Amino acid sequence: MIKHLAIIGVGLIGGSLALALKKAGLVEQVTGYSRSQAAREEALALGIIDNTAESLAEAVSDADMVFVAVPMGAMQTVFEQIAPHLKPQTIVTDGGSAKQQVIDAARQALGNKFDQFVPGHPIAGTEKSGPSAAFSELYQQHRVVLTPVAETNKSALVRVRQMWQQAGADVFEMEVEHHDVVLAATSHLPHVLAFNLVGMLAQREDCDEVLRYAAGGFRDFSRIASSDAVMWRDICLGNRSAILELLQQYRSGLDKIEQAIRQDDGDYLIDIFGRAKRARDTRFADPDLKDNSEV
Ligand SMILES: NC(=O)c1ccc[n+]([C@@H]2O[C@H](COP(=O)([O-])OP(=O)(O)OC[C@H]3O[C@@H](n4cnc5c(N)ncnc54)[C@H](O)[C@@H]3O)[C@@H](O)[C@H]2O)c1
Ligand SMILES: O=C(O)C(=O)C[C@]1(C(=O)O)C=C[C@@H](O)C=C1
Repeated sequence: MIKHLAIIGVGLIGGSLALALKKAGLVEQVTGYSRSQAAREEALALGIIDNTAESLAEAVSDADMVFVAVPMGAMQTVFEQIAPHLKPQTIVTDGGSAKQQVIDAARQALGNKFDQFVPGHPIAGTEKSGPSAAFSELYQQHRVVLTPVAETNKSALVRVRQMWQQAGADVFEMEVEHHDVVLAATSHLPHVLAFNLVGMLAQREDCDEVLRYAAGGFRDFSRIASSDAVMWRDICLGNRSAILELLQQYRSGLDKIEQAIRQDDGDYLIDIFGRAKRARDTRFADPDLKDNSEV
């Protein structure tokens, strides 16, 4: 049971955690703070939070647990501003999509309270954002990865693990660097590709005519290009080395496909496409992976 939870950034991720814990009856009071007053008021009106705070200091000063769910580029400022106002035992955790940058920011900003910080990442979401996008079932049967470091207080880690389990998630622990490499492959690179494709088509003069004939394939591939631009800018800049490495690999694969098409090399295409199909068909038949599909 959490007595007083503070959500900093009451959008999809922060709002959904608040709703899940409220629904399970596992939190007594939820205070919310977002930079925009409109978001704070909307979160209150939707019953996501019980009260709004007018400042970060006010939001955290009585909290037992603080969940920071703002775009990654805003995390350091938030940590700096909450640090002086945290009670000694207050646990701070986050939902940022890449972990090393957030950990570095927390280490610098939280100072001697850094041991009470538990880095986390719910591997669940949608392309929508803001309080109205939040829903209580978002984390049901989805993975949450915690990436504790040497300094992380063990009982804080246990409390954060329990909180996510109570929200319906399966909780795993991972090394920070491994997390950032893995998520660059399965989440960050696909978003970059979708943004690039949709952005490219949107620039065409005949864009409307082209999109008139788009069907399921395009819809599946492009859904995530509706995601928030600020959030994805911050992820790309915050996990730059892993993403750059993958972009290089991807570009080299694309070059080979281009060359095969140019040279009429159907065997190469069959080989590449067949291998990808077999991998996807077999891996997605794995119930473990199915559990992680979209709600
Ligand atoms: N959207 C996803 O699918 C997803 C999944 C997992 C993790 N995440 C991570 O969770 C975090 C939040 O993402 P989201 O999808 O909930 O975004 P969101 O846009 O729905 O919500 C973010 C909230 O933060 C507030 N905010 C922005 N800057 C702020 C600042 N400087 N100070 C205080 N509040 C500020 C906004 O007003 C908004 O209410 C990000 O770090 C993102 O990387 C997102
Ligand atoms: O399903 C989506 O729309 C998402 O973008 C969710 C998604 C992803 O799977 O890539 C996005 C960012 C995260 O940090 C975790 C999950």
